[in-house]
Amino acid sequence: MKQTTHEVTDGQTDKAVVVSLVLKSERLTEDMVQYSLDELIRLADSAGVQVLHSMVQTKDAVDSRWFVGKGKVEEIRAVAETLGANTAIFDQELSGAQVRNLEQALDLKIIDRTQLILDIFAQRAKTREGYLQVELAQLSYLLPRLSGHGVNLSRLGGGIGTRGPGETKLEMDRRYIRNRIHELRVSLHEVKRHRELHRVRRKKSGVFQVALVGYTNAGKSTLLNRLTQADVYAENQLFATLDPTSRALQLPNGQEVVLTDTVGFIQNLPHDLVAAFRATLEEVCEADLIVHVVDGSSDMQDAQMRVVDDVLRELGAHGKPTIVLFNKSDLQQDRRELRLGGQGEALRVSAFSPDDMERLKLAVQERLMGDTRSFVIPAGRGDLISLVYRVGDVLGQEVEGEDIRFDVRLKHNEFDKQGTMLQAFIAHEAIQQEGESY
Ligand SMILES: Nc1nc2c(ncn2[C@@H]2O[C@H](COP(=O)(O)OP(=O)(O)OP(=O)(O)O)[C@@H](O)[C@H]2O)c(=O)[nH]1
Ligand SMILES: [Mg+2]
Repeated sequence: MKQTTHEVTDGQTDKAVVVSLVLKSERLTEDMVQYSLDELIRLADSAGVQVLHSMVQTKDAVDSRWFVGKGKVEEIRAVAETLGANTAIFDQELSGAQVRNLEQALDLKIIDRTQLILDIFAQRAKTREGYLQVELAQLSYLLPRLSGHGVNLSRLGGGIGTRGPGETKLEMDRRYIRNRIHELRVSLHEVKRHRELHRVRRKKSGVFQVALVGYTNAGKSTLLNRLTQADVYAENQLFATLDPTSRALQLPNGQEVVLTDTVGFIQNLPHDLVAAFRATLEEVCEADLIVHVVDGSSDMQDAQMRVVDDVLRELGAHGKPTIVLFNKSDLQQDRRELRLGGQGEALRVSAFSPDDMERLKLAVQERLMGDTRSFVIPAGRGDLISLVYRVGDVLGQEVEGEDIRFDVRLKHNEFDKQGTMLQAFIAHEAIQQEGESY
């Protein structure tokens, strides 16, 4: 059992002991265990909880009653008492029964990783959609944990659950929660429909959508602020941003695109939570370009990138045009070669460097608009030539015998509709010509 006591400062905040259970079967390296624990401490800090002490226990199996096993519970109690902690935070999800047993045995507020994240989200929510999503996630978390006695709705506020509501009260709570979940889903559906209308309108306007996605604390909001002079909350906290924010970004060629900042991702994000935030993240699926922001100074960047890729895949946004942005280059000591999985290009930047921000804008511009193509069209085909002007900006044209060659920078939205038609025409002509020459 590994123990670390953390520096203590005085204050009115909750004081916690954090506990992580490592199962031998998981075959986690010491680094991975430490990383997860460090992340939990940062989450606690972001939630305004002060961590006094952390403990890691390795075991063969989870104790169904006590999670960590009765002997360890005694140790936690002793440590908490000595240091004056009022909360115990567990790095893994606990069952309702485990929470109740631990609460009774320790006389501490018992919180698990999911609840901690939910708590941060609840503190950060600012929009109606944000509130709805957080409440839905909280209730979805709570419902399967309501059983027997010991837990009631007052737990939602994070307070210690009052003990022993009778079965009738429990049934009422359950029914209330189910109804409320239903209401929330309906409301969110409405919000989503609204968003879709908005999106369709934006699509029609032909403005490119660029989404900043990435692991929490990678620097997404800082980038949005630096690129667009926005004033979004960017802090050295996990989940500083909850609600997506969009701003106009002017590219070097003068064209404006919409840049959206999104909620950060984290490992072991509970499924219910991802589901609750699906509406928000659907913006990402609609983007013309994804900028995947990576904290390039983190030792865990590979694991963090995998988490982001997994969530994107789950959302159906994987495989979209992507720029991978290794941020915080000012902090990076080793200049490793950029390793890239899958599609996309990579860029190493510091959000604090104006030069780097210009490079980034250029990269975005090139990625969105740099798609130029040549079309060779018979001079007599006015219908096709007018199509050429519809699918993009004609950068140049040259007469080649009876044909004209057009170099066109494609407008993506238009190209979907008209360009395929144009290509089909040209392919058709080419086949015919080939046929004639035989
Ligand atoms: N040194 C350095 N710090 C950076 C850079 N970019 C961002 N940061 C810092 O990293 C921390 C997190 O930045 P945010 O912009 O809040 O990160 P985020 O990705 O929006 O995080 P969430 O909203 O929590 O998902 C802040 O303390 C920033 O000042 C950078 O290029 N270099
Ligand atoms: Mg942010």
